Amino acid sequence: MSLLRIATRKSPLALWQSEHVAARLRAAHPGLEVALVPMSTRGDEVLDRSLAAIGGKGLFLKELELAMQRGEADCAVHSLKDVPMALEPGFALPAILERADHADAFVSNAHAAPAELPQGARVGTSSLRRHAQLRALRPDLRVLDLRGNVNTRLGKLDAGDYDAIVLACAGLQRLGLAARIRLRLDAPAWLPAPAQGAIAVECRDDDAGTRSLLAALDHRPTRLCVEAERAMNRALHGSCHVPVAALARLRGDAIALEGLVGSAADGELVRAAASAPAAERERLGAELAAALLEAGAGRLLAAAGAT
Ligand SMILES: NCc1[nH]cc(CCC(=O)O)c1CC(=O)O
Repeated sequence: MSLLRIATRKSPLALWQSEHVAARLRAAHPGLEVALVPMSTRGDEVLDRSLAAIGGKGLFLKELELAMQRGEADCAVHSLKDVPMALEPGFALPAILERADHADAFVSNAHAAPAELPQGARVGTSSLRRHAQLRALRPDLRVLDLRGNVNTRLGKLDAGDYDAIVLACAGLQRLGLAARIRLRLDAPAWLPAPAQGAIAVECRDDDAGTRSLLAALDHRPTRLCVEAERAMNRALHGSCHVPVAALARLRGDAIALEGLVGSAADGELVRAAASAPAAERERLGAELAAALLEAGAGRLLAAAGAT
């Protein structure tokens, strides 16, 4: 009997996602033993500081990648939206699992929707993308920084620090907190982060055995969509620090891709949409990025410090 070790962060969401992948692997490969290797990452240790200031979300991956390089783990589970557009050389993502809910969630104890918030209400998020879309909907809102894992964020809402917060539906649903969702913020009015709701499993490029075990979990329709979204983001020099949103949907053999770039400063949004055969998803993503730049996104990205 062989053993597969999954390096994982220790947040409740990361542990849920790693347990989920472990269960899927055991089901796909009877007789395979799967164990979690929980680790602290620098990204977790500095959650109270600006991630942009200390090197970005890649920090969440780094320690897990080092563990794989040292031979202490075989693979690592990530929320794909937190995975940098350019993967570290020597690593691969052989499994992208079927996407869960891609939408954002409006969560509030007193208010059912953004439109029902009082003038000047305090809304918590630390995402520039959510900030820009909130300001576009309601320029009067006061958007305040909100960090920490999902339970910490809900705790701050419940403590009265905010009138409402916005976070991912998928994270809430995975933690059994779907009842907290007052409204799904969804396309076409509201777009998620590229690859939001999709879980990816990373391993060493040269580890053929692990790659083939992981490949059994790959969901082709999800992969086609998130690759289009990430191609758009990559062409915009996207990272998590720029207000970029994208959503691709498969319609038969074609992908319909919607994208936007926003300004957290004034809520200006630039939008574009296009379709292409799924086989041309990389080109579709690049072309949508070009269309967004053509429509004025470059100025918004430069203002957000992306270039
Ligand atoms: N930014 C952190 C993060 N990374 C992935 C998720 C949710 C799960 C997912 O999108 O797959 C979250 C929480 C959130 O944005 O509210």
